[in-house]
Amino acid sequence: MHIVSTVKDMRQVIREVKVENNTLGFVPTMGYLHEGHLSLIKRAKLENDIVIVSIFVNPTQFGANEDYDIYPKDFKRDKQLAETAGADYVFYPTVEEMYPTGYKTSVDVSEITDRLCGASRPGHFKGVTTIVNKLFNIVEPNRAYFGLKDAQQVAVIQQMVKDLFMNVEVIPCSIVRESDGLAMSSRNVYLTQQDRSAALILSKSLMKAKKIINEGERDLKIIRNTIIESISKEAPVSVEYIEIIQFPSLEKIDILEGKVLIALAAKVGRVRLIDNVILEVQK
Ligand SMILES: Nc1ncnc2c1ncn2[C@@H]1O[C@H](COP(=O)(O)OP(=O)(O)OP(=O)(O)O)[C@@H](O)[C@H]1O
Ligand SMILES: CC(C)(CO)[C@@H](O)C(=O)[O-]
Ligand code: BAL
Repeated sequence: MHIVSTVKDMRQVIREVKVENNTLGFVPTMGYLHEGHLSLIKRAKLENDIVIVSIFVNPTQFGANEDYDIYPKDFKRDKQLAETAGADYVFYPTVEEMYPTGYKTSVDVSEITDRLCGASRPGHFKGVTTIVNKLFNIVEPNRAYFGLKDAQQVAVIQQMVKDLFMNVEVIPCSIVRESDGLAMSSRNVYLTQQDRSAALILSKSLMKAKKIINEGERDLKIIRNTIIESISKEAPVSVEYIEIIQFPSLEKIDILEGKVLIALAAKVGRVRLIDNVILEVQK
């Protein structure tokens, strides 16, 4: 596995691997890899000749009071994990490389970025779509793999790819969970032991909602309240949002039907976590 840190060198690699008509699978990450990331890399390896993983903590998607400065990092460990999972190249640029002095261009998807995480993290998705666009322009992948843990991110990137006629297939990948149900996240490392136990209520409440829907419940208020009630019993968890919406349009719904996303964000102690389930609901 090779580490590449400049745009120029990455482009040279892409030119070389494309000569032989290899297909390219791309997995963008912010590093501190876990089984969630590795599942994306493994899938990319199964479906493509060459797999490129990027590791870049993108400053423009963090708000001023967020955790950019303390975001967990362990490049040595990431390298080993990425290689074992099947990565051929890791693109590991500096902030200066991705945002050279004087850059002026951003990419912004409207409307669907105003809700859910976009409402609580203003400017977040503009940072995400800008960096993903830059990365796509450098790597020129055939397929790009994104986790459904960030379901809104998947919807936003699909919209960007469609609107800008980008020549890449976005592949949404299932959420990988710890054995007790907690969605894997690099930020789980911030949780104290007590908060780690409390955080379990997020996946548990989503599973409870899924269960009552499977048993026939269709009242959106009842479903939402079921989630809120179970979470509110669990200190120190405070809900930021719970949304039941259509996926991937992220449109509001009055009737529970079709592909439905139940997404939530919550603070567990000082750590902000997200989780969701996507259900296919018959009326
Ligand atoms: N548990 C998971 N299952 C599947 N994919 C995941 C999981 N966690 C992250 N991913 C995906 O990995 C890619 C890189 O995500 P990122 O590096 O931000 O990791 P993360 O664990 O989501 O970090 P954080 O939760 O701190 O934002 C994204 O497409 C994300 O959706
Ligand atoms: C897609 C991404 C790598 C862009 O920085 C990031 O938002 C993430 O890790 O999900
Ligand atoms: N996985 C989303 C990256 C972020 O929280 O900024």
